[in-house]
Amino acid sequence: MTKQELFEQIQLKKSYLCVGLDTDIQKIPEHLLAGEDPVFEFNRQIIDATHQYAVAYKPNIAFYEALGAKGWISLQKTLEYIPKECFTIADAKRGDIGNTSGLYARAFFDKENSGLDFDSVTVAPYMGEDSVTPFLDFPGKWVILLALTSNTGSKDFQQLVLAGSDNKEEFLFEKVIKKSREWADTEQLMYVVGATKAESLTKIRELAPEHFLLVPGVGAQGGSLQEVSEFGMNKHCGLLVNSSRAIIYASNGEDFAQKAKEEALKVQTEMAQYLAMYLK
Ligand SMILES: O=C(O)c1cc(=O)[nH]c(=O)n1[C@@H]1O[C@H](COP(=O)(O)O)[C@@H](O)[C@H]1O
Repeated sequence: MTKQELFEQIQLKKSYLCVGLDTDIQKIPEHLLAGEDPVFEFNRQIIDATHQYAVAYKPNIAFYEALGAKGWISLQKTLEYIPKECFTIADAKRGDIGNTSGLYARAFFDKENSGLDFDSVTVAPYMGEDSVTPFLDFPGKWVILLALTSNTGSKDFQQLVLAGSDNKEEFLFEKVIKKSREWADTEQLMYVVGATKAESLTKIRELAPEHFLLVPGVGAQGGSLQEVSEFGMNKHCGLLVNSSRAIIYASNGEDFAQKAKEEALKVQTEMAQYLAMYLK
């Protein structure tokens, strides 16, 4: 999916919501557990209930890998079920020496061999350029590079202060953005910025004015959708805001899909207001 196509979906649905499919077998409503594939059945009902209000879905791969071979089957069925107009993110946080990254890229992008055809994958920048570029060899596919993450541990490395090339101090995450901008254009590269770090968005927009940002951390982690939208939105919206637990586990009863729908609608309604206010 191109940047323009993604923006068109955002305008059409008045939403930049990404629903996180962090589907934990231990949290799935009990009445689904007797079925043949409870993880897929849960996702199917969540997707049916929320796709009017969401422009993207992000299965977090850990939740599927943890179930072994049957988890990968649930993942594949889920990916195939997501409506084609929705942007799909394999949240796998991969990255390794070049040839290994190439195999990770094939795992998520090369449908003929792996069965999976995601639009994008999250990648950790720690190993540098040659660990990231193999994902960019797939035309039309996106890398979503971790920049400033939502967790407290982001201070351990990402917020270390470096002496910048022009003798100005900069955070490591700023260096990551500056350097990686050279590897791909805004049609193939997005950055992860945690919603809990909204105060850094103005600075990040100076470094990456045109890029889309994947922003997890609203809902269960308490980030402010209003602040993210005010400081992060650009003229193509430029934001995909993820919420996982607050939507998919809004109820753990038989009404789970209905409750997920209500939560997604709430977020979308707020987003429609912010699009009217902050789209520049
Ligand atoms: O890359 C991510 O998606 C991610 C980056 C980050 O900085 N923080 C973060 O929470 N995430 C992911 O976003 C999702 C957040 O889930 P909730 O807190 O339940 O909305 C999880 O799948 C996390 O792995």
